[in-house]
Amino acid sequence: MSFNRVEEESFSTTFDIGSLPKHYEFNEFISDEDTESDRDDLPRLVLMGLRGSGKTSIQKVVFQKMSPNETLFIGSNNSMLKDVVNNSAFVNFQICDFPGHFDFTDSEYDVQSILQGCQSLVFVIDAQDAIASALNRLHSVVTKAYKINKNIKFEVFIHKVDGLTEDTKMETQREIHQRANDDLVDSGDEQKIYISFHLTSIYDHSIFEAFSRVVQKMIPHYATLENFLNIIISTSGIEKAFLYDVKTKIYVATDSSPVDIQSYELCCDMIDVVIDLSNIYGLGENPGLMNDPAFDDQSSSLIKLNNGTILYLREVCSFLALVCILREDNFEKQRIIDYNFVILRKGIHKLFELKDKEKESIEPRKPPSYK
Ligand SMILES: Nc1nc2c(ncn2[C@@H]2O[C@H](COP(=O)(O)OP(=O)(O)OP(=O)(O)O)[C@@H](O)[C@H]2O)c(=O)[nH]1
Repeated sequence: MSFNRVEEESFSTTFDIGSLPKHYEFNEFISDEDTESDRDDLPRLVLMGLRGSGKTSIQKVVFQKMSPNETLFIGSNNSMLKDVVNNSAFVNFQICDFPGHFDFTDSEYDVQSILQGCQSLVFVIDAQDAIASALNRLHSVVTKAYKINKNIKFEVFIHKVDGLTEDTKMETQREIHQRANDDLVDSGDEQKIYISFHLTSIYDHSIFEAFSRVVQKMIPHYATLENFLNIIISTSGIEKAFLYDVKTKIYVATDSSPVDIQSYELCCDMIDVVIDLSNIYGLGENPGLMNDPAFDDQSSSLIKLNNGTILYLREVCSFLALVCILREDNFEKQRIIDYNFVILRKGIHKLFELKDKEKESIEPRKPPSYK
């Protein structure tokens, strides 16, 4: 696959901008009627933390579009909540939200089998509360989980940082990082267990940014996606490119340059604008027939900022959008960017096919269940 620069004058190809086939976008095998065991085959993400740390709120805000203020009325969980996030071939996993009082010895939960299929364990610490007991629980959780499954990726969300000043945020992160690592050193696990830390709040974009990084680690072909984006930015004069899951605003991939949270927020806001405007002006004759009619193969958008920067959005498939940030001067040859985008889209298409083939070689394809 190539992303060669094509001179505008010689460019005359008709673009093929149709949407990807449906089954590349949805997981056709998971429907409301599918059994518990079908869902249990999905990669698993586990949420743990003390009572009231914010686990359920995070899940509801990121994956169920609950507004942050509504989480005040959620109430405490007394049992494990399971949910399936099934937006696209890339954002496709099961979430297990353990109640705060959960204990590894609790026979109510089959912890062994849940953690064996777990790819990522997110431990939530309430940064506005005393952190000592949370750190004790974190240490006990990661060491026990590591004994069950050595491939789990451990992530700590230092949560509710909206209530802290910038200085306190950094200080809290440093202290939690230091003490968690000291505990691992004391138990002799520091060489084996690696924990990543993220500052989060449901009241801003930080929770989406943190979840993006968690989800990216669960995508088997992430390096290829990142490489695709590196190529398109270098051949199209783009400064930053994000591949977004439109529904959750998680970016499933970005190029390898560092992510600046303000750019991420701008691109998230752009998606909101596109969906809102499409909902008003862009619905077809039969609104409501598709899952999200506001975003389809006709969706694209261009926003010029007053500092000479352009935000450019293109649909990749029903649930994925490419959002690019570039200088206005570099947008003069828009056709080259569009051409390179079509090539990128084909590359992503091929990646979906590859993912399907890999899945089939591991297990025979089950027929989709229809009503
Ligand atoms: N200020 C602030 N409050 C938050 C944030 N996230 C969650 N909360 C609040 O924290 C409280 C507890 O949130 P829950 O989601 O119920 O906590 P939980 O960890 O699921 O609690 P258990 O079900 O008891 O284990 C709620 O009142 C939320 O509104 C945040 O980022 N900032």
